[in-house]
Amino acid sequence: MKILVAEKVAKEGLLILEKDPLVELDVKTDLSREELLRIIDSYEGLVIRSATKADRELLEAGKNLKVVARAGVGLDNVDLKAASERGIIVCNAPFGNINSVVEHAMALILATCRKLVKADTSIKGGAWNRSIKAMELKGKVAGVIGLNKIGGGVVTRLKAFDCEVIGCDPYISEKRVQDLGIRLVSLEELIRSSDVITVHVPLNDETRNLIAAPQLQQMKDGVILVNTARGGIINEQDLLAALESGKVGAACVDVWSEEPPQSEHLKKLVAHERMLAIPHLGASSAEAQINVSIDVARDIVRFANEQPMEYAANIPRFDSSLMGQMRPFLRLVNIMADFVSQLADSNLNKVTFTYQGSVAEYDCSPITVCGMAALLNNKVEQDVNMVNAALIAENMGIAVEEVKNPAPAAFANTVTIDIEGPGMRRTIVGTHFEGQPRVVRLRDYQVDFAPEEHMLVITYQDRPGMIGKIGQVLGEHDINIAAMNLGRQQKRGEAMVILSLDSPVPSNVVDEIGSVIVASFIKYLHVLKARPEQ
Ligand SMILES: NC(=O)c1ccc[n+]([C@@H]2O[C@H](COP(=O)([O-])OP(=O)(O)OC[C@H]3O[C@@H](n4cnc5c(N)ncnc54)[C@H](O)[C@@H]3O)[C@@H](O)[C@H]2O)c1
Ligand SMILES: O=C(O)[C@H](O)COP(=O)(O)O
Repeated sequence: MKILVAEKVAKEGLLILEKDPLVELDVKTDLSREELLRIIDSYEGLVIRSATKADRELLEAGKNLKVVARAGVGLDNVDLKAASERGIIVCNAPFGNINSVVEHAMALILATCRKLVKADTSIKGGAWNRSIKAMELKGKVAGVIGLNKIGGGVVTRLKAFDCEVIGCDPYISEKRVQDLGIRLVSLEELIRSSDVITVHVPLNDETRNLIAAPQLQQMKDGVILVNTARGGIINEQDLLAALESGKVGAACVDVWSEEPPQSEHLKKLVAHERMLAIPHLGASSAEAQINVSIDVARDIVRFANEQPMEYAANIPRFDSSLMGQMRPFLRLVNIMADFVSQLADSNLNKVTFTYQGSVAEYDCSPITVCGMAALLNNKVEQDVNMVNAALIAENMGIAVEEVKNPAPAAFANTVTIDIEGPGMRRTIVGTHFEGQPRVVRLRDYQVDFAPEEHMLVITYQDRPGMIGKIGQVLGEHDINIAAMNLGRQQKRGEAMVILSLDSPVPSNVVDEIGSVIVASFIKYLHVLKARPEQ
């Protein structure tokens, strides 16, 4: 797998990639956009930080791209929708640089309160200015917007400075707020009451311009504003006006809507005397860079080795503590979907995944998506995987339903796939037996077989001698039967035989068997997913 590292990441991660025999690594960190667009189609993996725009244009140019890894938190420079449509997995390193940004935010809050940069510039300019007045945090109100990873860390540190910390986050749990031990307030109240405001939300349509002229107007006179989240959450033009009017006492910005800042108003904002301007350095600690580089490298190695990834952002995935327990169901549903989709010749209208038993107590959506990917792979030209399966099903107008019933049944856990099309319905039920996938019902027949790569499914009118005839035709063509399962509902009624074979069955042999036993249905299935795992 060819991987292009297009931005500077720590060598610790590169070493992990270099060591993996399946990975071929190219580190080219000085490419222009045009050069990147020109060469990207020869890579299956791309590693970036925040400077590279992995937008639709780049993802479309990357015809062979399978994974984009962002060595950091923010995914706002990656077009997730475009990636998902193309089946490209996007992963990031959501934890590795958190502590670095928390400490950075604290450093910037304190430096701004203490006017440290002004003091430093002044003494370096030859002055001895002891009239520079700082503001203490003690006894002040500090407002934190966004209370998860970075915001939560900042809250904990701020509390040590004896200020009243208030927070605003419409999506955080009560438990989290209790654990943080702060008062949760509305954005309006936070804006009106805080002496210092620090922003820790993602940039999206809801948070763009979260703080603009109307909010700035509501703030206390002389308020201190710090943004280490993303440029654009605080409207930069309005911030400049509020600094110029004196409404905002001081501001510190680490992240910009344009990086590096080029436009006139941004240059003015950077240059403002009460602005502490930083060139996006929140994650730039040695420790954070090692962490994120290792995190994305390990995920790429997992991907290359067909292991579930830890930090894929556009694949539904299990809680990591459940991975061991749930992984066998991924294999089971993969095999079942591969099997049953080959029994359906018409278009699909609806697919229902039913989970029975203790498996239904957990989030089964990754199993459903995995099953849909296996089903659709037998139906469409495009390569379908867990990233694009839901989108492709939606585009094809296939309704996907998930039903969960934790009540125990005959088997500890079963997965049922029902597929419906015009005048067609197929049902398969599977379970695990001693860790091995087994099919226990097909249509309305109780069966019991372990799916194999080469299989024949035949229905015919039950009468003596039929099995012998099937065996004879296969024998004449040197096709060995590995296992046989027979199902019927009544003597001399319709019977179903499922054969596992050691080799493929050519279509002329299928036709010959069909005519010898006057089969009402016969189909050879090549169940690729049932190949033994390497
Ligand atoms: N400066 C840097 O170098 C640097 C490094 C890493 C992350 N970041 C940025 O820091 C920010 C926070 O990162 P994180 O990892 O803590 O994110 P996170 O996803 O862990 O937390 C974000 C929090 O914001 C909350 N939120 C969302 N919309 C909100 C709204 N309208 N009002 C209030 N709260 C809202 C969410 O509920 C969540 O709790 C992101 O913008 C990220 O890109 C910057
Ligand atoms: O989202 C992040 O992780 C930070 O903004 C860091 O970005 P960087 O990797 O470009 O420093």
